Amino acid sequence: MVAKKTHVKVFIRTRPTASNFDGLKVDEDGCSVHVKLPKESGQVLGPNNAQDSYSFKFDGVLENATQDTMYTTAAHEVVDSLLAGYSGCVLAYGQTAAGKTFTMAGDLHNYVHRGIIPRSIHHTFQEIDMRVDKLYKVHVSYLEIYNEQLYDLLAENPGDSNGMAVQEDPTRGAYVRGLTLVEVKSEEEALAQYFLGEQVPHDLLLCTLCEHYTPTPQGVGTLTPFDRLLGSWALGLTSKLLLGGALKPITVHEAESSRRASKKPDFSQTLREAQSINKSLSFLEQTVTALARKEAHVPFRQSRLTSVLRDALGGNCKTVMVANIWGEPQHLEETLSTLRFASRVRTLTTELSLAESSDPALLLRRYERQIKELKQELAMRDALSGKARVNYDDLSDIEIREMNQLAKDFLQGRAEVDQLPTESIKRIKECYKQMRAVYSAAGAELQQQLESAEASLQRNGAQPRMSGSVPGTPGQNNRVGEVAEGERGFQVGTAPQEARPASMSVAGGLGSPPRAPASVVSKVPASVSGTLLQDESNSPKARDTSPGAFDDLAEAHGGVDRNAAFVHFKRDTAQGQSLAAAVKERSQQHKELMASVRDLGASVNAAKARIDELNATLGNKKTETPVQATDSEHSHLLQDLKAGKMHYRTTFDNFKEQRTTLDALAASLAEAKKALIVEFDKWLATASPLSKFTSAKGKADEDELDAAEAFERMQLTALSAADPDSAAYHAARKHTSMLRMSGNFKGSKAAAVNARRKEQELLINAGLKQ
Ligand SMILES: Nc1ncnc2c1ncn2[C@@H]1O[C@H](COP(=O)(O)OP(=O)(O)OP(=O)(O)O)[C@@H](O)[C@H]1O
Repeated sequence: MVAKKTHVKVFIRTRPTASNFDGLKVDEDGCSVHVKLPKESGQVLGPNNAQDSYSFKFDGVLENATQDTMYTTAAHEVVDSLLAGYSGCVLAYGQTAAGKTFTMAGDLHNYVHRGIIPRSIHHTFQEIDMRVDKLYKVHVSYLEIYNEQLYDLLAENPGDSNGMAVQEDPTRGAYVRGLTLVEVKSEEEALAQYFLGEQVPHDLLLCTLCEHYTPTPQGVGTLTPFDRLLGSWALGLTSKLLLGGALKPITVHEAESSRRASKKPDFSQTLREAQSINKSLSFLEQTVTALARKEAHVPFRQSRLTSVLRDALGGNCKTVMVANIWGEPQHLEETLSTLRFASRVRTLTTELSLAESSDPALLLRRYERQIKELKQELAMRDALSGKARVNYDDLSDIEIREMNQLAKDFLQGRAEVDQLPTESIKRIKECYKQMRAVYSAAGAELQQQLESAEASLQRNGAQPRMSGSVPGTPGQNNRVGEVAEGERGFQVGTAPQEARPASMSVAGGLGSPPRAPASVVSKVPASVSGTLLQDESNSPKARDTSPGAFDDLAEAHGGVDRNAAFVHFKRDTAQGQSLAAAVKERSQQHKELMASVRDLGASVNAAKARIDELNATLGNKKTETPVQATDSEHSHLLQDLKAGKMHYRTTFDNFKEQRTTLDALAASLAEAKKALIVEFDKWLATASPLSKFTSAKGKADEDELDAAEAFERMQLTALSAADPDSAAYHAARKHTSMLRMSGNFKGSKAAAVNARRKEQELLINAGLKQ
């Protein structure tokens, strides 16, 4: 893939001002800014104390620009690139109050004045909705960097930064390990996540991770809803968009004025904050300077901010910086320093190439195709050039081992395409074979992990395994319950995949049909079988109804309102009550039967142990020393053995039968859960009960609203009606405002982050942390 060099674009945005200050001029071309220091100022700003005027050129200078113009000029093409598969970054930089927050977030109470972040989210989903050739999966994460600490604003416990670290990956670039990624399916969901963190005023990065899926040959032309079709769509690219704000240099002079303005007695805290921000910003400046001078060592790792921005400043990323200035005489020092920094940033270049996915399956497919093409090309070249001596010999063991290592290195990004063999078809084929081997080994490892997860499920009540039974391996037919005469024993192995209930099936989990035979189904209580057992694997609504997935299903895509509505459906509607009761009843039956099967399994094992013991005593086992016995003892032992085998058979048959009933019951439980969710979805969609529910709840809450909040909500509703495009925005605002009213917002996000910050301040003060 050829990388395209591109320079970082820098736009200057001036905060509107009433003063007639003429020290700052913008050329008519809309790209150049001139700063002239007032003679009488006595300010010594030039590097040699003599210069009193400066000129800078940028990609654009926006004066009195609307938010719409700002977005179209600076960010629109970055979002377009994101959807074409290129990673991007939009950053705001500037002195205090110059307009960074206004540019990135905007005035969130006023839809017209929303900033780049909400506009990017709208643009992303608008585009996604219009594309028919591709499917996209979008995740967001929200990171705050404050005092050189990382804060995950979307984590369960947002104050906890433990375990997070900035890492580099040859394919993914720089990323934060441990940062929560929330999948969002709509503009409203994405905005709601953003609004949750909106109150935190420091270095912020909202990351949108966009996975691009393209159709495999079977998938072409069969575009239907994403979730059901993912099987025939392949992940092709994973591009990301970083949207960052609040990169501001604070001078000590500024910190002092802010202290005076806020009348805070604790100046040391303000100063420390300023120093920390300055430290992080000076690392950013050092990094930018090193990059601009093309120095061999670029100190990306000096600070968290520069580590996170590594790709944006010099990697595979389309980067735009908006430098905000405030053109008033008293801010001239800061304005000049911002313009200097911004023009240095403008000299940076990044290398843009498609953000390819590291999915090994995709790499395999791609290289399979390339090898085929190479083979054809080689054959043609051989024929045209009359080339005779191509080595078609089999590869030696050592060469095969080397090829395996190369395949591993290649798939892990440690080897380049150029290192793959091209000299003979045999070597190319071997390379492909080794890639498949590496991939299968990775798959087997995954399978093993799944099995151990399954084993832990079984420990909670699924069938026991007797000693000597063969543990289940994929594709192997374990002989459940077979009387293995030749081996002197009976198998109580792992049930083969197709005999397991839908809820335990790994591969066929999605909507797998219940597998109990008809004869067994008839033993299941009448309420358990019937319509709920029909095969819905091809139904559009077929979903994962495994016990673990059940709760997730209830909570998926809906946040608090949906969950609350689900509780309401189960508790207060006749249909919900009856479906929930069916689930409860089957769950209870399943639990009881599970206990009984477990006891029976123990009896089977005991019977088997007794048979082994008698066989050993009779000398039937070659490995054990026979015990000397008299004829009568011998005949008693034989009788015991016969009785033991009969007992085993009876117990085992019983076990097998109950096991099958349990399977059918598990399937039926899964179906009951599915029915509950499906009916809940219908209830939610058709009668709009959520809105009723929300408004009912809202009504109760409204009594507690203060007048300002009530007014805000009223305004939001009116504005949504006026501009349909703004509906998602207003819905997300409403959602956040409801969370705030319920107290959840304060309790979970902002308070946790603040508590964590305070804790770290104390550690820093006590000298326990840097
Ligand atoms: N282009 C603009 N048009 C209208 N108002 C603006 C503009 N830029 C900034 N403002 C206003 O100026 C004030 C300060 O802006 P903002 O909070 O965005 O600055 P900031 O750079 O983020 O400050 P800080 O570094 O303190 O967070 C806000 O009231 C904002 O609404």
